[in-house]
Amino acid sequence: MAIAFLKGHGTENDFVLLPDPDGELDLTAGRVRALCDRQRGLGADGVLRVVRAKALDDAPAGIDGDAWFMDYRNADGSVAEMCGNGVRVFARYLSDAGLVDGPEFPVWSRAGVRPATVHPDGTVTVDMGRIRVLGQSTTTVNGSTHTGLGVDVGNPHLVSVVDSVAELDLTTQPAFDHEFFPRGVNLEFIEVVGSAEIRMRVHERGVGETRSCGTGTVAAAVAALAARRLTTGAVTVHIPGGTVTVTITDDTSTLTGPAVFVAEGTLTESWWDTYA
Ligand SMILES: N[C@@H](CCC[C@H](N)C(=O)O)C(=O)O
Repeated sequence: MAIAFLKGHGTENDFVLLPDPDGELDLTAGRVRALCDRQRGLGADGVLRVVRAKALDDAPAGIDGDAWFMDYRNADGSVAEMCGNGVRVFARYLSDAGLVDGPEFPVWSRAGVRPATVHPDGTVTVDMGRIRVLGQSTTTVNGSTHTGLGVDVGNPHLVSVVDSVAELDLTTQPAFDHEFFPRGVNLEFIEVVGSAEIRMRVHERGVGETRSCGTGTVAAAVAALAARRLTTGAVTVHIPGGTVTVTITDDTSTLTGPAVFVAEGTLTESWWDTYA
């Protein structure tokens, strides 16, 4: 069986996308790790499997069987609820491949439905849903402990404000409170550069430091606004891989940014079989 793939990224948070509408692929954790490996595989921060809801064993209750579901996996093979950069790339794929009618359509994830709009220039806006503030917790990086704001964007985040993001060494896992975040956490560090503008770096759960994290930018915007005693507003977020814009309202949040395809091809069967 020829296994098709595309390689893409959203602000350099990169993904292998596997079109699998009927759920035929046996996407084991080992295969995800191999696909994401930058030496023995294609290399990526995560895998996006494009599958119809009716082909899933664990489809969310009440979902239309024909709905498109983003089955997201981290580079370490773990499953995550949501991916903000991934959902833009996923939406752009559905649109470019003619699998949806028109530029506005729903994408499902384990965190629920995320309505997407693909713009004529190829950028994508996603309604990221209502954000839940979890309270304060701490993280320790390079021997310094920071108190941050826990934010649930469908997946868990802890956002800490620091003087300079350039100084951080995120090559190893920063410490965090496992009782507060029993399922692990994505750790964002932000530096305020303007009244509605921040710089961010991130250490992602299940990946390590990445050049961007879309759900992380939404969490970061919430924390930046909270630091100004605001609960709503628009924030421009600069990450090492580019720039996105986030708006937070009383009811929901939106994320706008690029979605780029780099390559498409097929995996060799012998390679796929090696990692069963
Ligand atoms: N890169 C993603 C987030 C991917 C999931 C995350 N590592 C987790 O485990 O929650 C994004 O763009 O949001």
